[in-house]
Amino acid sequence: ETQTPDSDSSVPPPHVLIFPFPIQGHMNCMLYLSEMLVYSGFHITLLLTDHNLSLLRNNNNNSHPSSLPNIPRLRVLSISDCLPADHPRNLDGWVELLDSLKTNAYPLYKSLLLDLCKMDDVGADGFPAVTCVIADGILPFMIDASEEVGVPAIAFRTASASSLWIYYCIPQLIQSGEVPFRDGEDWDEPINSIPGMESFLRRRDLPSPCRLAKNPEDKVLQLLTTCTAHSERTRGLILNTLETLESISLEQIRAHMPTTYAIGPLHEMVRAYRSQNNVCAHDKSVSLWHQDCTCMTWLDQQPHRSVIYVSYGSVAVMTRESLIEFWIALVNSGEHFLWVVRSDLLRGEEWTNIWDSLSLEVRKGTEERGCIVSWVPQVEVLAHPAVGCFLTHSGWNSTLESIVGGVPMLCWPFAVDQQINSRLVGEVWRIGLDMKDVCDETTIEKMVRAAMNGETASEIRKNAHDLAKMVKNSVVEGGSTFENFQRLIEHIKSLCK
Ligand SMILES: O=c1ccn([C@@H]2O[C@H](COP(=O)(O)OP(=O)(O)O[C@H]3OC[C@@H](O)[C@H](O)[C@H]3O)[C@@H](O)[C@H]2O)c(=O)[nH]1
Repeated sequence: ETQTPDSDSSVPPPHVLIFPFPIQGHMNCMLYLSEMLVYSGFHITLLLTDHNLSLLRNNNNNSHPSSLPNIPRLRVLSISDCLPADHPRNLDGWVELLDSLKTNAYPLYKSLLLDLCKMDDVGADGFPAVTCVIADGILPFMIDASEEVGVPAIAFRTASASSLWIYYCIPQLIQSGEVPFRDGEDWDEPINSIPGMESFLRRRDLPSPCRLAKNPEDKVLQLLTTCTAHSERTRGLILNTLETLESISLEQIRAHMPTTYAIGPLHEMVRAYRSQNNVCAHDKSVSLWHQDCTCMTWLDQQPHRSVIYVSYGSVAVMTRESLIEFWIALVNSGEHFLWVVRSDLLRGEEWTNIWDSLSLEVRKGTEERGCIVSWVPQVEVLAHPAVGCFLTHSGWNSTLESIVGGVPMLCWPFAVDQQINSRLVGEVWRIGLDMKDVCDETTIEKMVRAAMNGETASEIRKNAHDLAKMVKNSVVEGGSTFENFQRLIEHIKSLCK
């Protein structure tokens, strides 16, 4: 393992505490950041919740005896999120999770950080005192707590820069009367009050909190407005994106938050570092579900670019009716499909209950062409040559992972930033088709066919391939992401002096 010791050896390398909002999409990219900071000689404490730590321990995706990511100078600590074990830690329960962290877990965090930053000497586990915090930007109270105990704190927003810029402009959207929506308004109307997005942004492309708010005081709308404005007051802002992919939004954001570091796609920067430095890729996951790798054997048996991979991320929740529309459409498309159906995807029931209600044709088609599993190693799946398209909910990590894999997308966004992400894919980068707000099997079937075969499919596949090449060049020496990351390292060191 190679590392770059600091030129000024008198100053010990920083020890950064990293605190993601405790859901998969946020944990993954912040673990990748942790790993890259370790390779720059830092000590890292990754702070999870007791609930997620026990899930990690039970799903044994990592061969390391602790079942935790096996990365030197990285340790995992945890605090309680103060919610019952059966609380839905998905789109049905994330606001309560945030509230509980803000009220109940806050004092636990503050006293833990006080212990970790007040150490005089190196602890028994070889970890020195914490000298900096990188916390999820949707946890502004944890950033304030860090500064209150004297530890400089940087914000990390895990979603796209474009969604962040829209959240930052919510006061303008309200002032211009574009939000909240009024009944009967045309959702295809262009939005005019977001600088830089006038040419492609429609009402329906706004993040779901803007679409769903009934009044300007809406809780989630205000929550996102507040935490985004708060990021302006932090020691810096980290985004898992890259200059060329979201240049317009980054330019707008930097006018208000000049210390912004675009260091994505982090998973690709880690992959490039590991392959250049012969670092083993296994046992470094924080996957909350057991990854069913039998799907890789199934993919090996499928022809090139013949499979549509379907996943709705880690927190989406759907109705029985919507799931059945997708099921029938996938079978009627005649394509082979690898489908991730999480155990908690359906509200209040097991998806397996649906099987008996399906027609004989759909059941037969599923047995012949389908592979349904509860969770997969998604980055590996998207790199598999049998995968021809990704039917995705347009979560930001999935979008970046598909871009790096060069896999065109068919987008069906659910919530939060996903609506703007799918618009970027379909209208700006043209590496996929945007199927938002559609949920009938006939249209889904037609769009699956269009995304897999024919002229449109070739066009989006070519664009996806070209974009993948450009993105991969950004994470190695000379690339914008690589250079930004070096600047971030120096910034953190300057904060820890
Ligand atoms: O079977 C699977 C499915 C998904 N995954 C991983 O789970 C992660 C899902 O993250 P996404 O960002 O795509 O979506 P999530 O919905 O889970 O995330 C959430 O936080 C980030 C925001 O951008 C999303 O909009 C929000 O919903 C990805 O890194 C993906 O590789 C698996 O490892 N296996």
